[in-house]
Amino acid sequence: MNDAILHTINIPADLRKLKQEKLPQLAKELREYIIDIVSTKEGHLGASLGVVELSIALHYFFDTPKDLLVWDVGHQAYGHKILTGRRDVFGSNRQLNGISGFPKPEESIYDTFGVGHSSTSISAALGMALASQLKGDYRKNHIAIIGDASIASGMAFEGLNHAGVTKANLWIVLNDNAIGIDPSVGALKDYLTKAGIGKKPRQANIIEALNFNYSGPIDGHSIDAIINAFAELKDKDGPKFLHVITKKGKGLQKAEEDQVRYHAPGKFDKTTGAIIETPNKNLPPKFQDVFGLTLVDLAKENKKIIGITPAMPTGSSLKYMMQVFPERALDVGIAEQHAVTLSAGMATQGFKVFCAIYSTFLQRAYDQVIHDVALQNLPVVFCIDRAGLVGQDGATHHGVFDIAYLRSIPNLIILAPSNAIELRNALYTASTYSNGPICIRYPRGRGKLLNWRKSFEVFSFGEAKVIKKGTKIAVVSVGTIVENALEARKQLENPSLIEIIDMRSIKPLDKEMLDYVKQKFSTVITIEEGVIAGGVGEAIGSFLNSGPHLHQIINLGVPDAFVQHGKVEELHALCGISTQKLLELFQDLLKE
Ligand SMILES: Cc1ncc(C[n+]2csc(CCOP(=O)(O)OP(=O)(O)O)c2C)c(N)n1
Ligand SMILES: CC(=O)[C@@H](O)[C@H](O)COP(=O)(O)O
Ligand SMILES: [Mg+2]
Repeated sequence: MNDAILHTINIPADLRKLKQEKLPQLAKELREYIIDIVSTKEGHLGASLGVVELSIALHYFFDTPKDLLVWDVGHQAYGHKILTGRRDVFGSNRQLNGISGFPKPEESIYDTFGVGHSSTSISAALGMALASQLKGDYRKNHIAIIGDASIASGMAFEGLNHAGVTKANLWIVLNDNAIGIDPSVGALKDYLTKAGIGKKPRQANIIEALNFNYSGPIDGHSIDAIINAFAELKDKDGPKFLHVITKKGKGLQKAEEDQVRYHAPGKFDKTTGAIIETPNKNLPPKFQDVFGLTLVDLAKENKKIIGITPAMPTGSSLKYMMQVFPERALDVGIAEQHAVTLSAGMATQGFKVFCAIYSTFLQRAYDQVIHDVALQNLPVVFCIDRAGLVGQDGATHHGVFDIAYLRSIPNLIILAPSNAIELRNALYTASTYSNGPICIRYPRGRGKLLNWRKSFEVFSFGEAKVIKKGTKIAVVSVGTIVENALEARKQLENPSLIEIIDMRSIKPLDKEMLDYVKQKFSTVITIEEGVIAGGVGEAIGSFLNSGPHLHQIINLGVPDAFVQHGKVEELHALCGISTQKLLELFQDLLKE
């Protein structure tokens, strides 16, 4: 194609040399390129398709990288990446050693801030803008690009509140597509929905009330409209706010029609958009579905059961309970802190709340877990999803800190079921327990058991189980990672040399079992899918080595470094906890 443009854009300065009338064609090529690559390499699709025009307009109007763009979450920044020197490596997106699926300053000078968790862009861009002022630079522009679901989060409101009393050269571009991963929720969403393109909401404009120069709503798929709006706002003093309306999935019909499914659809046919389904449908269930469907079973028997998710009803599978008991299953939006304290409030009134939060996002609500739940010993159940290495989302999303950060909190019971039946029983037992908070951690994806929906059994807290007897080395494993240890043991010439213990309960620890291990073995390997520093392996190690006889303790888990993106199995190998790495370790130790 002689007139093709995209291949000529190596940096945004190339883009700025184009005539403005050429930009729609560039948008078409950029959209096709994103579809082409994501259809086979996978990743976040709908959000990036929705901001193709906005990405071009931003780099066309602003003098990047001198002007600073801060993308909120960053899952929508594929167009930005492609326009900023990463077109030819975009095929390595989210692959091991490839580029990250999110903006990352180590990767490019155009990525001004590391992102992945939502709602940080306003604070970060304001920080940059105030820093520029202090340096005497009043011309530099600092632009936060934030979605309608992300702006409803507490942190974004904190940033808006502060920005409104500054004269910072801060721009906020609200990319309003009326959906997050799932449909947006809350009163702010209602307010924004009333503001169609060209219409002003009937109520007072809350953004203007916070001292912003407000413009919009405008059509976010018209590059001309965006550039004109930028030009009109440019000379206004103080913080500026542009409200653009876009369609998630724009340009791929199926993605426009099913925006939830096409947030991150996996592989699909790039021409028709049809998702390429796994041929073998008879797979073990995802742990998320075990959680979601079990909760429905429990909620049918107990009217006091409530489910809460901060913005992840589909991802966490709380959607099942939302379908059956809409009034008892709540999506509160991107509001992890609120979700935890809301759960605490309901618990004070005798409700049994199951608060489903990804491990990585629970980091946001650490104080609420301590101050609002644990300190008051309220019987909230934290269903800690995506615990462990999550794969291609990478360092921002791995759920590897929860064991370390929760273990030290008094009153918490922390369970790590090692399979779907154990998870189901842990949920059941938690539903019958009212003496305090319980955390149940489980990973992203599927286990190994097909037949899991059995009658409930009690999951005893603080009870470990020997699952394979052995004579020389004890492997004390926490959670579903035990599958790798079992497989490695199976591949040994003499498996009976390795004993495998499923710890099941991180807090309390089974001291009787640990005493047994202490007496029987001198070499002990601990395995957990979490950071070693502060992890349960360290606690087991200090217990075992508390007497006169010193044990050889090998603590395996996530080392003291942020783990990059890649397939989960690849990352397990990097951390030394894949089947193959465990096999090699067993063989080496047995040689000694
Ligand atoms: C703190 C936090 N909670 C939850 C998420 C998961 N998450 C990623 S994108 C997203 C929705 C964002 O919606 P919006 O801001 O409207 O952007 P859009 O996808 O529509 O472009 C959510 C909930 C996250 N990244 N960070
Ligand atoms: C960008 C973001 O934070 C989410 O889209 C996240 O990638 C979801 O992860 P899961 O695919 O594990 O639900
Ligand atoms: Mg949105």
